[in-house]
Amino acid sequence: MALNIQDVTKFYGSNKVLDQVNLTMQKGEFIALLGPSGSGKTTLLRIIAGLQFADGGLLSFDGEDITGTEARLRRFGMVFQSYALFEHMTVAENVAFGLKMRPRATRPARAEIGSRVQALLEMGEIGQLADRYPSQLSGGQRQRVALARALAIEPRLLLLDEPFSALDTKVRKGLRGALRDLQKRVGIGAILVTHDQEEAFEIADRIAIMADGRIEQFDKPENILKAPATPFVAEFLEGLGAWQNAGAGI
Ligand SMILES: Nc1ncnc2c1ncn2[C@@H]1O[C@H](COP(=O)(O)OP(=O)(O)OP(=O)(O)O)[C@@H](O)[C@H]1O
Repeated sequence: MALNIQDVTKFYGSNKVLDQVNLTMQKGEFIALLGPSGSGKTTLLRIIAGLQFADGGLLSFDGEDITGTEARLRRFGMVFQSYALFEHMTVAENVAFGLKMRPRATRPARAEIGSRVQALLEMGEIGQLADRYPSQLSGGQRQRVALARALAIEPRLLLLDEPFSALDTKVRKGLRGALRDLQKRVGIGAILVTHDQEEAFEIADRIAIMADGRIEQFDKPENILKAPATPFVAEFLEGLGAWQNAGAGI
């Protein structure tokens, strides 16, 4: 088991935004956190990232307790909706950044960094953009760079918070496939926050459907569709039928 979340609870003031959340993730799995606005998806992802800390509960990764571990020591890669690339650095320099910042003892040699960056850019189908600056890229290309940059440090887990939501539908669909391919090829686990049902059902091995700080159901997409665990899940997924009937499939 890669990640184990046990009874995680989080308050903002007197507002309980996560209520004893439990979730376990296998190695290499792709999990989506899906739910309406305010259901606690981002808060849960930030706690997994170590950018925020839970008020109760435990987190472990590969058997190691990481509940109190600070973000940079977790070695998780992150991609956000408005992922700020360094505007004064080229694409290749952006992707190399995390490796160059490593302490000398663990920093790969310059040539090794160069070949690793190029390989990641090729994998993300942006090899030809290596020398461009972020201002010369489309939104979709920027997110591909952000993804390559997150993967460059060889993260133990990839965390994505609505990475495609600012992009138009066509670009978003293309990127979904690219993300899924890249994640499986690199072989690391990923957790994606989204409020887009279609996105979650297309991309994830398992989906955690959240409402009011709780996980209502955590299962494979087909099982959720076959047997919604609660009235909330059934109602929440009503809109998905039309999409499936339109032949999108899962
Ligand atoms: N820094 C904060 N201070 C106080 N309340 C917060 C803070 N961040 C989030 N909240 C509240 O916590 C709850 C969960 O928010 P969160 O951002 O995790 O939800 P979400 O499911 O990711 O929503 P969205 O899809 O809109 O991003 C919401 O009620 C939100 O208003």
